[in-house]
Formats: sequence, C-alpha cells, structure tokens
Amino acid sequence: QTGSAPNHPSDSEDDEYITNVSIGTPAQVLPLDFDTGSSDLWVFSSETPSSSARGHTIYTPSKSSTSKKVSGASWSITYGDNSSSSGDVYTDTVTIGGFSVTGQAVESATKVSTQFVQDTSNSGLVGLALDSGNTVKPTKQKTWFSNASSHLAQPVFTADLNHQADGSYNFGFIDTTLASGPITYVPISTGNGFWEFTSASYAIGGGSSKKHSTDGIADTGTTLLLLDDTIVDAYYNQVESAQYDDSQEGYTFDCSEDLPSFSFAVGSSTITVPGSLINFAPVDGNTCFGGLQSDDGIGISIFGDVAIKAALVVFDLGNKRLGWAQK
Ligand SMILES: CCCC[C@H](NC(=O)[C@H](Cc1ccccc1)NC(=O)N1CCOCC1)C(=O)N[C@@H](CC1CCCCC1)C(O)(O)C(F)(F)C(=O)NC
Repeated sequence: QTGSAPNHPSDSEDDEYITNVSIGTPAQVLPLDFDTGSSDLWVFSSETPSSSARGHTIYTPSKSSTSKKVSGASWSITYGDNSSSSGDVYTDTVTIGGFSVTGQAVESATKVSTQFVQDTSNSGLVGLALDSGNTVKPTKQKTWFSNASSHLAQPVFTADLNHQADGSYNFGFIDTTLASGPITYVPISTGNGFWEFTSASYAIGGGSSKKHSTDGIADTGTTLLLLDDTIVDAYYNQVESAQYDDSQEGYTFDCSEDLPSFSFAVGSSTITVPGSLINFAPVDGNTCFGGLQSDDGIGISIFGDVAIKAALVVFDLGNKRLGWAQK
C-alpha cells in the first residue's frame, strides 16, 4: 500500500508548504503544514476560540462518527520561532494521499499563539519527525507516518518541494523520476527525535569544497537553510552588495545580484542549492533577503525548505537513514 499527496507553497515566498488532509467520518478536509521537524499532528478545531479560528478551516470531532476523546490527555508545544499551541486529544481516521490510518491521535487546539492565528494558510500541522518528540501527556502518541509505516509497502516517505509550484509527499514508495541524480543515503542520529544527520563539507559557487562538519536536521517545517555563522559569512562574502541587516535579522543584498550556488556534502555526494533559491524574497525596494541565514542560538543546523527544494529527500524510518538526490 502507498499514499501520494500534492503540496503547494503557501504564498509567493514559499514560506511554508500546504497539503490537504482528510480527518473523520464523513471526511473533514483541512490544509495542513507537513513538518519533519516536529512530532505532533494538531489542528484548529471547534474547541479553538472562534476569534482565533477565524479564517481557518476547523475539525469538529462531534461531527465525526469515528472520533473518540482520549480522556485525560493533553498536549503543548513551542516551536523554534516561538510560536506555540496546546489542547486536548482525540483519535480519528486520518487519510493522506489516499492512505488511511485509523485511531490516529488528532490533537485539538484549545490555545494557539498569535502567529498561528495570523497565518491562515494552515489549519494545523502534521508532525513527521520521530515519535519520541511527541508532546502528548500522560501517554505519548505516534505520528501518522509511524502508524502508517507498518502497513506501507516500504517504511519510507519522500518530500518533493518546489519553488512556486506543486510538489508531493509520497508514502511507502520512492518515485526516482522526481530526481535528476542518484539517491545518496546517510545514517540519522535519533537521540533528539529529529531526522538528524552530519554533512562533512560545503562549497560556494564553483569553489573548492571546505571541510566543515555540520550537524543538522532535514526540516520541511522551516522555511530557510540555517547554518553556522562561519559558513554563512563565507557565503555572503562572495555577494558584493550583501550586508547584515539588523532590522531584518539577516543578510540582505541587491535583488539584481547574481547569487552563487551553495553545495553541501551528503555522504560521498553533494547537493547543490542554486543561487536563485537563495535569493529568497524582496524586503523593500530592490533589497532582497537571503534564503541562507545563521543557525545562531538554535543549537543545531536546519536544512529547511530552501535546501529541500533543490532535492528529493527520502525519510527512511526502516533503515534509520536519510536519502538526498539532486533535482
Ligand atoms: C528557529 C528555527 C526554526 C524556525 C521555524 N519557523 C520557520 O521557519 C517559519 C515558518 C513559518 C512560515 C510561514 C508562517 C509562519 C511560520 N518561517 C520563518 O521563521 N521565516 C522567517 C524568515 O523568513 C522566512 C520565514 C520553526 O519554528 N519550524 C518549526 C515548524 C513551524 C512552526 C511555526 C508554524 C510553521 C511550522 C519546526 O517544527 O520545523 C522546528 F523544527 F523548528 C521546531 O520548532 N521543532 C520543535
């Protein structure tokens, strides 16, 4: 068995990627942000204050004949960008790309932070990191993929994200036609509950590869590529008009400048992010904001959407490994 669901950018900047998910009986369809950086499936619901839920599609468990309340369960999560949400827990049937999981924990939001209220492009998240990161108490719940994996043809899923175009999340199979190059696999370390791997070197434009060990996560829920300052400074040193903009909290440059590509090692291969993907978004006039920024203060590097857009990424739970193929 397999599943295949399209995704699309939420806005003109590719800030996040949205996929429709069916929950309950009859199906209630919600636009959700698939996030390989967290492990909770949570939704705006009939329990979310209506002032907060305005503009969002909601899940109403009482309208679903297959919903069950998980008595005494609650959840609460704070994300890297300081957004947060919390609430109580139901189980229900959740279908993604034609593949149904029964008894899936659907975390209903009774509280959401301002960022979520304002971001009407999603009605919640599908966490696709490891089960250990789930926040439900007193009994941790499994992710949709974890529940699905034993029934899928293969315990894998792939992320295909594209700049200003549709992509896909495929479950249980790898469509190698989505890639232009071979898939290189690297082992993940599971201790932090992320799809965490180590990249041994990087290169800027056509330059020589520099040895630099990066411990990072493959994270569809983070917009940018966030790496160590030394790498980021070296990159923007090659961009004539670049400067660090305190107000924007990142490097900006003249939008008309041709940006060098950025390559990172995956095992014995490399993935190259074209400069066009690093010219992330205009901030004002003809000043643009970079898609490569510092991971300062996070404690880990994040290969977010800017990096994932350059590749087909294979999340292989069965073999505890990540695969990257150039697109
Ligand atoms: C500090 C480094 C991480 C920042 C990262 N957030 C982001 O990358 C948000 C995502 C977003 C897009 C549109 C509207 C609202 C939010 N984007 C963002 O901060 N920017 C600012 C820079 O310009 C680009 C957009 C994050 O918290 N990612 C979460 C998941 C997001 C949480 C907020 C809603 C969208 C999903 C994550 O799960 O991937 C995580 F791994 F970072 C995490 O916190 N795990 C626990």
